[in-house]
Amino acid sequence: MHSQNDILISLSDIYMQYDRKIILRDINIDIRRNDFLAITGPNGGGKTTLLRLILRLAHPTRGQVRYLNRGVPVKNLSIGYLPQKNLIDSRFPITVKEVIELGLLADKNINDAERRKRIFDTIELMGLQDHAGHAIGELSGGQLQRTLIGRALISHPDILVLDEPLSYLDKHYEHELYNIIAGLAADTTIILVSHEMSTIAGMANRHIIVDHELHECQATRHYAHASCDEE
Ligand SMILES: Nc1ncnc2c1ncn2[C@@H]1O[C@H](COP(=O)(O)OP(=O)(O)OP(=O)(O)O)[C@@H](O)[C@H]1O
Repeated sequence: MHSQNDILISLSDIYMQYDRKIILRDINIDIRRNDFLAITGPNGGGKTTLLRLILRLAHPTRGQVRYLNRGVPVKNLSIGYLPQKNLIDSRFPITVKEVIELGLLADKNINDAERRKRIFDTIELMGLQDHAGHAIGELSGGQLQRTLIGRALISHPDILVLDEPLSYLDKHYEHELYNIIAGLAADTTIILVSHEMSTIAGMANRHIIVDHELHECQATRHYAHASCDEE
């Protein structure tokens, strides 16, 4: 049985339009503690826009995004975010270690020893030991993606929002990432957008298609083909 107290993020009657174009309409969804939402859908369907609304990086044209803690509205939640498009200018002189550490910016209470341990552990987790001191401009697409995943994970957030996390990863790191995500899913709320759903769908408890509207699928058989239909 679900309790109202489990809801962390509540979207009600969301409409989003840019100029005259409606990108999302009539979106209503409650995201609960320890949910794993797997979101897919056609290009341009509004998945990234939905994530930006969930993160409050964009404001809906109409409707409300509420953050809750045990039924009480709160201003902030602990959220780690992997954006789809790498917004970091790769010419910017910053190292892998420094980018990963940026994920701790909001953690004011963490002491120096813990900070160093988190950075070390995250670099190791993402297999970036040989690149920690390298400027991000020297990285391959997959190494940069792993750096940005590390930045999203380092704060041990309650909620992890991942937009196309498999992009640029080779098969080896794709499997590593599945293992990492499966491990985190036990005590993290995960919201994950991907076009590649074959493995992810099996880990998720909620299967969502965003095609300007939000459809929650009850069966997963054809879900990977961006349709909730059983046949
Ligand atoms: N800031 C913006 N200004 C104007 N239009 C925008 C803006 N952001 C997104 N859009 C438009 O909204 C639509 C949905 O984009 P969005 O990136 O949310 O889709 P998506 O489902 O994530 O697509 P993809 O699968 O290709 O990543 C697109 O037509 C896009 O051009």
